[in-house]
Amino acid sequence: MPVLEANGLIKRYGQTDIIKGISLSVEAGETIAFIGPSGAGKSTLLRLLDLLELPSGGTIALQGTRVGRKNSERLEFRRRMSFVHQKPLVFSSSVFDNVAQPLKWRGFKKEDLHERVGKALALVGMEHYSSRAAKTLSGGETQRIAIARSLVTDPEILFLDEPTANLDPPSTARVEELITKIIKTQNLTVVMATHDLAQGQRLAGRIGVLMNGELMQLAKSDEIFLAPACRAVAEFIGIENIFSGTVIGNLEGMVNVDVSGQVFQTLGDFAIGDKVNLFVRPEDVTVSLAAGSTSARNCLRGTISRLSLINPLVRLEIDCGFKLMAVITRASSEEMGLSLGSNVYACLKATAIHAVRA
Ligand SMILES: Nc1ncnc2c1ncn2[C@@H]1O[C@H](COP(=O)(O)OP(=O)(O)OP(=O)(O)O)[C@@H](O)[C@H]1O
Repeated sequence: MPVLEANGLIKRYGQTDIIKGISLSVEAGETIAFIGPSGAGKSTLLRLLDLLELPSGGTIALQGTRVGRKNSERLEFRRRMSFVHQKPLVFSSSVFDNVAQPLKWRGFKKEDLHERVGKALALVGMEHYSSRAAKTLSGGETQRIAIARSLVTDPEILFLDEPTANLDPPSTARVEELITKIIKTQNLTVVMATHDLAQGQRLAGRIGVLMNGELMQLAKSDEIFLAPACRAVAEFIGIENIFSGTVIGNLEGMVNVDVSGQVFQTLGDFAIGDKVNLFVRPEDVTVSLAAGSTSARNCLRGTISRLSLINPLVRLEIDCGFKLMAVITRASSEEMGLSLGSNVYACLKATAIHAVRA
C-alpha cells in the first residue's frame, strides 16, 4: 500500500490554478524528488502533501486513510510527517532548544527530550553544538539543525523543500551526504523539491517533473534522463538536440522520420503520418572524418560551425543543414585535428534517438 497518495490535487490562489489536478502515489521507503522551473508549483505541492495547506480540490490519503478537511484531524496526520523549509525558521535559543521544540509542542516530558535531541543531533553530526545560539550557525549548519529538528519526532515521511538552495558547493555536498545517510539508515520516506536535476538523480529513486502546476512525468531518474516524455521535459532537462518531424515509414518498429528532408531512423511504435519529436543527447553523437566508420544507422555530413573546449571535453556545433550539438573528448578532437570549418560525419545509433509523439 502506498504511504502517501494524492488524487486530482488542485490548489487555486484567486482565479489561478497553481496545482492542476495532480495524482501520484509514494511507496514506503522511497525517495521522490520533484524538479521543475521556478514557480512550477514544487513548494506548493509539498505543502499540500504535508497537509500544511488545504487543497482546493482532490484528496490525500496517508497509509490508505483519506485525510479530511477538519483542522483537528489534519493535525493528527500532519504530526506523522516533517517538513524542512527552503529557509528554515531559527528560534532565538540554543541549538538544543531549537531541535527540542517539536517535542515540546507535542507535550513530551522534559526528561525525555535529552535522549531524543541527542540522537537527532548525533545523526546530523552536530552533537557538539547543543548549547550554541542557533542564530550564530552558518547556512549549512542551520540546514543540518533544521533536518535534526524534523527527525526528532520520528516522522514517517520527511519533506525537504530545496534543502541546498542557499548553500555553497561544499555545504551542499555535506547536506547531500547527510540526506543520503538519512535515506539509508532511517526507516522513512523522503519527498523533496529541487530545481537541480543532477541533485534529484543523486538522491532520489524517482523524479517527478513539474511544470506550470502539472506533473509532466513521474519516473525512475534514468528514465527521465534517457526518455523524457515530452518536448517541455526534454528542454527542461537540457537536451539540446530536439527535432520535429513526420513518420514516413515503419518496418517492424524501425521507424523513418523525415525532419525537413533529412531522414532519421529510430525505434518506436508510430504510424505513417504521425508527428513526432526526436531527442538526441550531444554525448550520443559520434563524430568521424570518414563515412561508414561506425555501424550507426544515421550518418549526417556536416561542417563544424562552433567548437568550444570544456576540459576534458569539446563541444561541437555541427551544421548539417540544421544545427546538431555533439560532445566528444578533447583527445579524439585533437586526434581528428578538428577545427572550425572541418567537414565531419555525425553518426547516431537508432537507439540514441528518443522519439515521442508531438
Ligand atoms: N499564497 C500564495 N498566494 C498566491 N500565489 C501563490 C501563493 N503561494 C505560491 N503562489 C504562486 O504559486 C506559484 C508556484 O509557487 P511555488 O513556490 O510552489 O513554486 P516553486 O516551483 O516551488 O518555485 P521556486 O523553485 O521558485 O521555489 C508561483 O507563481 C507563486 O507566486
